[in-house]
Amino acid sequence: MSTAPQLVVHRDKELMAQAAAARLITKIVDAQTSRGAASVVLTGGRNGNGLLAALAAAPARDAVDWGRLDLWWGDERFLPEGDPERNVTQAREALLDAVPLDPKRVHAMPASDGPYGEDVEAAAAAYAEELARAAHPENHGPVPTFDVLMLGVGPDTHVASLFPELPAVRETERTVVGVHGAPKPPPTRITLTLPAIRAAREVWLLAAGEDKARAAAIALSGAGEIQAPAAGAYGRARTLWLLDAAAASQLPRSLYPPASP
Ligand SMILES: O=C(O)[C@H](O)[C@@H](O)[C@H](O)[C@H](O)COP(=O)(O)O
Repeated sequence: MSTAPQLVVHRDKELMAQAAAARLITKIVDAQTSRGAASVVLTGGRNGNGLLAALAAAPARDAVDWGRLDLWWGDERFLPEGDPERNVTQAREALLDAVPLDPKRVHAMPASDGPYGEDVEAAAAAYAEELARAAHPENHGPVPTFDVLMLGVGPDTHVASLFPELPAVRETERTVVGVHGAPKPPPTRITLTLPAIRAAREVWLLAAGEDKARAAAIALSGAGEIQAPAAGAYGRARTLWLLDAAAASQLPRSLYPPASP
């Protein structure tokens, strides 16, 4: 059952990143208070890394008990360990190296020079197994119930490494798959699938900048998930679009949240 998307529109991408970071701090603290730990899925890209940088600078940053936070990734560029283009490398630079995380709870996706070599399918299967090991009976499925799963939205409406019309967005069984021929470089990637994304309590889609306006309008106006993967990204309890005014500029007025200017 999909949850209808809620929209919050902020003045600009800097404010969107800061507000989203504050929202994430509160969500993590609430989860840690009520369940003893929190589980968050990170996204790559400018908006995702902008949120992490804003979180690193947030006054309330250390309200989070960093040692009781599990971090996963929605996708990863299949490159050698330490490559500056890997999402985990950029996340470390933006935030992770500045906070006292438990390394055992930072679940990076395999690199192309790791134990599976260049076999991206084997690497994807290994990450699916890691997710399954972290799942518990109450999670009702092969992945943990993520408190928040964040997704940057591409100009073509892709999320994670689920690109329009490519095989990965059509996957209905596996939770993690390899991607070949991605239109956004690098071409080889690992990605969560829509069934894995939909296991999250909350899915937050980040869209800031004029280049996201068409994608947001398409995804929020009833497009199908194969043609517009962002349209198929929703959480069990909440689906939240966090936009700036530029990315919201092509939305039908009926979708524009009343509180926004
Ligand atoms: O590996 C990646 O590139 C990201 O995971 C990808 O899904 C990203 O979130 C979108 O392409 C938006 O990227 P921007 O925020 O840079 O536009």
